[in-house]
Amino acid sequence: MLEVKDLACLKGDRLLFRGLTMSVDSGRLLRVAGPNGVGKTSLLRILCGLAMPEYGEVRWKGADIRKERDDFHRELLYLGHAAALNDMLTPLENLRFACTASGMPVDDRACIEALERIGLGAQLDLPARVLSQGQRRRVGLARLFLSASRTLWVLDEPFTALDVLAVADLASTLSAHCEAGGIVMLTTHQDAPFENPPSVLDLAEVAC
Ligand SMILES: Nc1ncnc2c1ncn2[C@@H]1O[C@H](COP(=O)(O)OP(=O)(O)OP(=O)(O)O)[C@@H](O)[C@H]1O
Repeated sequence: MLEVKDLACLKGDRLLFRGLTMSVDSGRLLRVAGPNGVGKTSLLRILCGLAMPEYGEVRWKGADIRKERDDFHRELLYLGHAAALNDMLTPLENLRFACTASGMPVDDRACIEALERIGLGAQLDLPARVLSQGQRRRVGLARLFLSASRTLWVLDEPFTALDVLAVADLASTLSAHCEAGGIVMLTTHQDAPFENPPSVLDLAEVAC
C-alpha cells in the first residue's frame, strides 16, 4: 500500500539519510527507530507529503502521493510530536478545529465522545492552557477515535507524556486499527506494550 523508493532527505546542506526503500502493507504496525536527529520526524513528514525528499518517491496504492494528493490525504491521519493546540480554546474547540482543518466532517457529539474516551470528560470546557502535558497530548490523540476510515496513521512520538494506563490504551487502539486493516507508522523512544511487537525500521541503517 505505502511504498518508498530510494528516498533521500536533505536538511540545510546535510544529507540525513539516503537509499531508503521499503513497502508497508495493510495491517502492519511499523516503528521508525533511531537516535535523536537521525531523521525520523523528517521521514514521517516526507511520507505525509508535508516535506519534499531530496531524491526518491513515495507511492500510496501505486500512485505518487504528490500527484494524487487529495485522495492520499483523505486516507491519512498525521499527528506531529507537538500538541499544537490553541491555548485559548477548549479541548472540544481544538478538536473541532483540527478536524475541520484536516477535512474531516465535524460532529460535536462524536468529538465529545472521543474526548471522553481519551479521558478528558472532566476537562471539556477548560482552556487548553491549563491542561497538563499528558492531557494536551490526549486532545490530539482523540482524533484517532474519529479516524477509523483513514487507513494510514502516521504518529510522531504519540506516547510522550502519557501515563502508564494511557500508554496501554493507546497501544491497544493502534493494534486494533491494524487488525481492522489499517497501517500505523510511529516513532517512539519508549517501549510500548503492544500485543504483537511492531516491525522496526532502523533509520540509522540508511543514515549518512
Ligand atoms: N538547516 C539545517 N542544516 C543542517 N542540519 C539540519 C538543518 N535543519 C535540521 N537539521 C538536522 O536535521 C535533523 C532533523 O532531525 P529529525 O527531527 O528528523 O530527527 P529525529 O530522528 O526525529 O530526532 P528526535 O529523536 O530527536 O526527535 C537533525 O539532526 C537536525 O540537526
